[in-house]
Amino acid sequence: MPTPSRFQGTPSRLASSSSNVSTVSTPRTPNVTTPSRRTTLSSVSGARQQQHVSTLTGGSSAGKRDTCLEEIQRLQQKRTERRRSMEEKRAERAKHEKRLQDQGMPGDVDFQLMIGAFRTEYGLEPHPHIPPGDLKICICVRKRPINAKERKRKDYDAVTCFNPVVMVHDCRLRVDGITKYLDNTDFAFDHTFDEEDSTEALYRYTAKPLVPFVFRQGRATCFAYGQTGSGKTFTMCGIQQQVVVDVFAHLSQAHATQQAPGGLGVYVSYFEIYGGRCQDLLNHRHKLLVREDGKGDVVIGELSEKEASSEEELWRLIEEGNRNRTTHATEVNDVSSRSHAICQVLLRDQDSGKLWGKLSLVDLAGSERGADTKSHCRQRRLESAEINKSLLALKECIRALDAGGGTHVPYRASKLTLVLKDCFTKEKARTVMIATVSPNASSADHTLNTLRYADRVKQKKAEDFHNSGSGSSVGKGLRTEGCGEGRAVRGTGLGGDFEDEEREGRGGEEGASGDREDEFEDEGEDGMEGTEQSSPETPMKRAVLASFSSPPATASPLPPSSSSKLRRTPLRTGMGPPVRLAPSTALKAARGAHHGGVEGSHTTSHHGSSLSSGNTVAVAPVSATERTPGRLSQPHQPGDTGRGLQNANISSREVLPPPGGERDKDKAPVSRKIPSQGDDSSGGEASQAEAESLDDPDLESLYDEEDALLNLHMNVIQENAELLTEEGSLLQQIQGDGVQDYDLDTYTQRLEEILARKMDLIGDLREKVGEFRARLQQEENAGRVRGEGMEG
Ligand SMILES: Nc1ncnc2c1ncn2[C@@H]1O[C@H](COP(=O)(O)OP(=O)(O)OP(=O)(O)O)[C@@H](O)[C@H]1O
Repeated sequence: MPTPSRFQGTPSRLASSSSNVSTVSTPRTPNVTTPSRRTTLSSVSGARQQQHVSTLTGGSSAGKRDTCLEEIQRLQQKRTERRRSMEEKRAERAKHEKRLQDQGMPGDVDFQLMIGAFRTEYGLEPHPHIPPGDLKICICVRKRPINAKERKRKDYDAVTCFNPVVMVHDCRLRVDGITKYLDNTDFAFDHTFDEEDSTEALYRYTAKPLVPFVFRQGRATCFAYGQTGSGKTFTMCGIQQQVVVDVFAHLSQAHATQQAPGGLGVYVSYFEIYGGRCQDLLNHRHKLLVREDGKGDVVIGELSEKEASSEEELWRLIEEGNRNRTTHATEVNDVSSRSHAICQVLLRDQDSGKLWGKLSLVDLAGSERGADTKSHCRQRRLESAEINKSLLALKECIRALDAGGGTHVPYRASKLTLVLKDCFTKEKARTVMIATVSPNASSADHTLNTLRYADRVKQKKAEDFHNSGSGSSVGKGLRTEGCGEGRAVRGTGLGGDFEDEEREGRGGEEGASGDREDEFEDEGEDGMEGTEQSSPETPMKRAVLASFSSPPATASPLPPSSSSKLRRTPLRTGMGPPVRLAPSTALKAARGAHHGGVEGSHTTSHHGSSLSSGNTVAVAPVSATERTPGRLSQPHQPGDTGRGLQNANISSREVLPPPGGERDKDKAPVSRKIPSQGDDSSGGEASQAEAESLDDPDLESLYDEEDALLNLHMNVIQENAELLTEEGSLLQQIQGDGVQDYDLDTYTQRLEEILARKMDLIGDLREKVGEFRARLQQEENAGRVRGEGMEG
């Protein structure tokens, strides 16, 4: 496949750049801006000159004296020029500062100028998106616009997206506390979307092909992953709206072509995993049990499914689920979704009820680091720990899958990984991963973590490409060598992590990256204009570079990973114009990766799906409301409720009839066996006896203890109340109106018994409370450790 013209020339242009140092003026440079220091330096210099002149006058010839005087004059002139230049640059800087402020970008002017210069220098223009092919796994990144809150706290945009590359400019200060530099890291994915790209565009190039795929009996999953407040819910809501329209557009086609014998029906289920618990968002947050049957299929017991007969109805149901999600205000998002929400649009054969196709839209809970949760209450912190735990489990699963070769995949480590199992295992499955990132500089660590995370999946995709056998020999070679690159990338990631640790004072000792930091520091000190820190040339990198220098292969390969440290460039905040920086290997690779990725990663996997068992769900009567045709509402804004479609016709059934059975919408609620979601051909039952509980033992026991404590407390209150009533009547027997004769012995004896019982009750309760608090602390500590793991 010929290389698209837009990529031609780019590598060579970028490759021609060699220097990697950009310098930007700052008044903070000590020997320039600190008056006292400047004075000191100036006076010392003057004294030396005088001493030198007097020596010369004392005993040298007139010719020598003239030469020396000339030399002195030359030095003075140079100094004057330097000062003038400095003044000019300072004025220039002030001008830029004002301009940025006028543009509503009040953040650090030096860093913003460096980033701006970098973008201009390389003409980092996004390339047009290539229409999606049959990618089995598509990974894209979406950068959201910077918001008013971030601008207010003087944060600024430090992420550059130029499809298919995303670059994080980590703005750093060196150990001297003055020298500013950009630590640029770039990643290449199938697509990257910046703040100007609409959700519609994102959908068109990523999730849209999933709809026809599920109509071809596929299992498709689209999930949004990213830091809290990075735009997952915003993006997922937009996708949901598009999916709703497309599903019904395809449904009419499907009916026309009679794909399914009995015609297809659209159903929706929506549940969330919150705090380790699974809750049905379309059935009053009913607690659900996630199980795995004997065949390894995931069964979500009692999950309700509702039928939607129109776009409006489907959207209304999805909106209902969105509204029922658990949200809380966090440090970075006022309406942070604290749950993993899994919205499933299912196609079922209307006659048999068998599952035909399934599209899962997964909005993952935002990840937060320990530092971000410090001001939360204990429950919020535990919640965050739980989220991190499940995301960590997901990461481990992806890593294990990436490693391949029969590596154990720890699906059972969390409910989330279990529910997402299909994304990576089913043969006739496709996955779209949207990594959302915040643009602001202060989130650079999070952003890097998100991108590294997504990068793991990308490596998996390259493997898929190879396995599909659709690639050229170059592609296969790349895939094999990609393992090497994968390791290199991991090394880079670790480097980043070590740096993070170092910065946060957690690392203490310097690892391998620490050594690199030293090299880098030395370079910066010596020349201020360092040379490019080229990462070790891996076989993968060689192959990618070779692919640029050689004529395009029939199918251009996708580099398994294009993540790289672009450069570790000390950008001395001295004076002087930015110097051209050399492009990273990833940057170059991305040019080819983009076209190659899409072309080369086409898969031809259309295999049959395995059968699975059924599960039992509750059946509810149909509720019908008024029907009003109408458009879908505007993109969801957190906090919005009931927008659009308010009068939509709803005729929903919560469950399907038994396989082969006649559906009867008017029947009263009953419990029925229906095919599980993994079942696409038979209505076999899940063997409950074989079903294995997949609950996290630690977490489940914590919840059990919580339940036990609450029950105990309730019992204590009740018994106390009874004792109190008895005490009252006891007292009444002694000093009640008209009481003349009473038994003091009986009274004191019973009172003692009552008090002893109360003490027992309170003692037990206090003991349990103490134990539970210790347990909470334990879990919180473990959560913190896991949170740190997430950062890795
Ligand atoms: N592409 C975008 N364009 C405009 N605004 C956006 C975009 N992405 C996100 N936002 C806004 O940013 C804010 C945070 O977005 P959102 O709630 O979707 O984040 P999130 O990643 O789902 O957070 P959490 O994980 O905490 O739920 C919202 O106000 C949303 O409207």
